[in-house]
Amino acid sequence: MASIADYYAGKNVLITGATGFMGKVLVEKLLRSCPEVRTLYLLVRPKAGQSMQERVSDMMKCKLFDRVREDNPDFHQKIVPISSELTQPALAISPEDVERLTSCVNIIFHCAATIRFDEPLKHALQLNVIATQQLLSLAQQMHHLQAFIHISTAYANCNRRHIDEIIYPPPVEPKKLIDSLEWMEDSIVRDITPRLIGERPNTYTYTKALAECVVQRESSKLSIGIIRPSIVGASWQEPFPGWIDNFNGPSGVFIAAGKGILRTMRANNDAVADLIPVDVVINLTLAAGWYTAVHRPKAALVYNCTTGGINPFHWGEIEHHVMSSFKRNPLEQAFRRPNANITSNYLMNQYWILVSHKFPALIYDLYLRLSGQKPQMMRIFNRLHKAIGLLEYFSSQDWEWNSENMSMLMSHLSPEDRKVQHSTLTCVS
Ligand SMILES: CCCCCCCCCCCCCCCCCC(=O)SCCNC(=O)CCNC(=O)[C@H](O)C(C)(C)COP(=O)(O)OP(=O)(O)OC[C@H]1O[C@@H](n2cnc3c(N)ncnc32)[C@H](O)[C@@H]1OP(=O)(O)O
Ligand SMILES: NC(=O)C1=CN([C@@H]2O[C@H](COP(=O)(O)OP(=O)(O)OC[C@H]3O[C@@H](n4cnc5c(N)ncnc54)[C@H](OP(=O)(O)O)[C@@H]3O)[C@@H](O)[C@H]2O)C=CC1
Repeated sequence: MASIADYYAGKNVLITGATGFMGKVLVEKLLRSCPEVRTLYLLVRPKAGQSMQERVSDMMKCKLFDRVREDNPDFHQKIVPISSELTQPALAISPEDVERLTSCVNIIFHCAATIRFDEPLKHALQLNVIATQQLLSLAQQMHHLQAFIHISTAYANCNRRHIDEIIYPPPVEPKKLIDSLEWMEDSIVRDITPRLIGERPNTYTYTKALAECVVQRESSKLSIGIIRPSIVGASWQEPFPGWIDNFNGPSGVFIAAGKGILRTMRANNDAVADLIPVDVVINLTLAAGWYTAVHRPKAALVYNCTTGGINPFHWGEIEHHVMSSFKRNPLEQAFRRPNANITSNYLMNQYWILVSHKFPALIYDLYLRLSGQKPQMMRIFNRLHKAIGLLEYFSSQDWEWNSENMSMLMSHLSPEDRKVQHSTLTCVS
């Protein structure tokens, strides 16, 4: 049985979202564990005054790539940045680059998305749905494509309590929505967004559900795998423990608690906190790419990449672990001694917000004003309250994901891959 690294040997891989949190880990893992991979084409846009080449060179200098650099100091030769703005027609890829990609790409990993919970619907639709559709059109022109792997989210169907590894009917026909929003003014779209997203909490989960449907429609023409990770956190083992580069999801909440700023948050102590380390998600993603290309399943296979069904961990336990870890390793320049509590009671939470957040912030801002400095604490708390208000939906409820396809995937691995993926299994079990 050929190993996953054998499959990727000599392959040309196209990756979107490579400059993002998960994309970087995917690039690193491919270069380190599949050293014979031929070329990684990264669709990147210029940003913040940096060209796409500068962005990719900066990314490769990051500590995350230290092990790859040690193994192969010339690893950057395998990376080819391709200029692309995914919100533009035809993804703004030049005709020469289209030609190059269509003639050689063997596998696509589509990681790019807007993951903001407060993204205006039009923009979320443009990036998460329309860009996915355009990438699928490009994929169909590729002469040697063997697999298209789409990164979705376990919360795309968070309006359901039990989520199987199937693609559910979309909340609305994507094409109809795209056509209608095209002519509508932004203010009208903003007004009707709550009605459109219905039971979903935000435009992110709504557009990710639509994207799954768009991807599924191409499954008769392409071999497709859909990965649905739950809440992706810092790396567990690879390339080293604890790597993370953002404040998304719970990470920002943990830091705010460690700085002594956040003292209270509404969450259900007994609800499962479905966290999954980024390296575990990426190991599964690469294995799913291999399986899709080699076994060419007739319908798109969905992999719920979650931990709660196998090794449930609860928000109440998280409170305990976060607090004891900050007591052992205090953060520098903390506002107060960390002491955060979780409560499921709305009124109790409001009371503690008043007493432990707003009142100390007012006093501190008064002190800053009196000492001739600019007040800032109330502004920080307002941002924090906005952020936790958007996260509470996920920390106050329980979901149940079926993850049979993950087990099926493991059973198909060669003995040597199973050893590598064994860490993945021991993490979730
Ligand atoms: C002990 C208690 C423990 C309690 C635990 C309970 C935790 C519960 C948490 C539940 C989480 C559930 C998440 C579910 C995720 C679904 C999974 C996914 O599919 S997808 C993934 C899920 N998707 C998401 O998670 C996205 C959610 N996030 C958002 O949608 C937006 O960030 C926002 C609306 C919350 C704030 O928007 P806005 O106000 O515009 O602010 P910006 O974003 O623009 O950031 C401005 C700047 O501030 C920086 N910074 C941020 N935080 C912190 C911090 N804590 N400190 C310091 N700095 C921080 C930030 O880096 C940035 O810096 P720079 O780049 O400018 O230099
Ligand atoms: N993080 C999590 O907890 C989870 C994430 N996911 C999914 O995983 C995938 C990756 O998420 P994550 O890495 O956390 O997200 P990030 O926000 O870290 O990365 C998003 C990536 O998309 C790129 N991108 C965004 N807009 C454009 C654009 N207009 N043109 C070109 N590229 C663009 C970004 O590029 P740039 O650097 O130029 O902005 C970046 O590389 C997403 O599909 C997300 O839905 C699923 C479950 C949980």
